[in-house]
Amino acid sequence: MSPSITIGILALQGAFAEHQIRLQNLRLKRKIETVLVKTPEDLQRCHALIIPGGESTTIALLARLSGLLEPLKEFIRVKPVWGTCAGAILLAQSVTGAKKDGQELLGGVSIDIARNGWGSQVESFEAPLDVTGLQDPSVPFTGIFIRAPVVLALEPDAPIQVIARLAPHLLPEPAEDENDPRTVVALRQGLHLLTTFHPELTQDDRFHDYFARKCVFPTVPGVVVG
Ligand SMILES: NC(=O)CC[C@H](N)C(=O)O
Repeated sequence: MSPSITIGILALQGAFAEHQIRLQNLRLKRKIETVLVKTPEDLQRCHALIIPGGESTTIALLARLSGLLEPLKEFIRVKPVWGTCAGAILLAQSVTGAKKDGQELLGGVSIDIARNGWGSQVESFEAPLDVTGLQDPSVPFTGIFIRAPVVLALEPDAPIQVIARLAPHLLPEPAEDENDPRTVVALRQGLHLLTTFHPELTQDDRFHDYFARKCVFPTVPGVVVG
């Protein structure tokens, strides 16, 4: 049997425990171990990483204080990483509207994003999403959006695959064009996955299954893909 795969969850602040539960629920042909990452030594054990939702400024500050900022940037250059909500902000290459020196980013995904882009009157909402590549694609995935970021632009030449969009009329300022970047709520770029909502809060493991099978398994030799 091929050796197990270790998926880390950055556990400095936010919804890391829920991601761990979802990963532990997966039934795949390859054994997955999970690590709550708090130090550079924890990170070194991982084949892949999830950066959870929470408060992106706090996570970045705690990463700096834990000596994780540079190791995380290096990890993202070579290994699969999935950012959810605050984690998606940290994976973005730029944040519009951030105070100068107010937001440290890890980068890795070629998008511009806005924090809390739904406005304070829309703190959170749920929406059914059709997601390309999930198991049972005819069953919508319930996206839970909590003070979620909004994608403002995708770098034109970047190898980005949009895998889920919101209906244009659900945007705070409705879009006329269904390709408006603000409708993008889940995407892949190379090894990386980014979701502006919280799949770990839905009792549905399909996004974690997607990350493991499509982003992580192909990078670790000896894997039996289920
Ligand atoms: N649910 C979340 O992760 C919210 C993200 C938060 N608004 C931020 O800017 O970091």
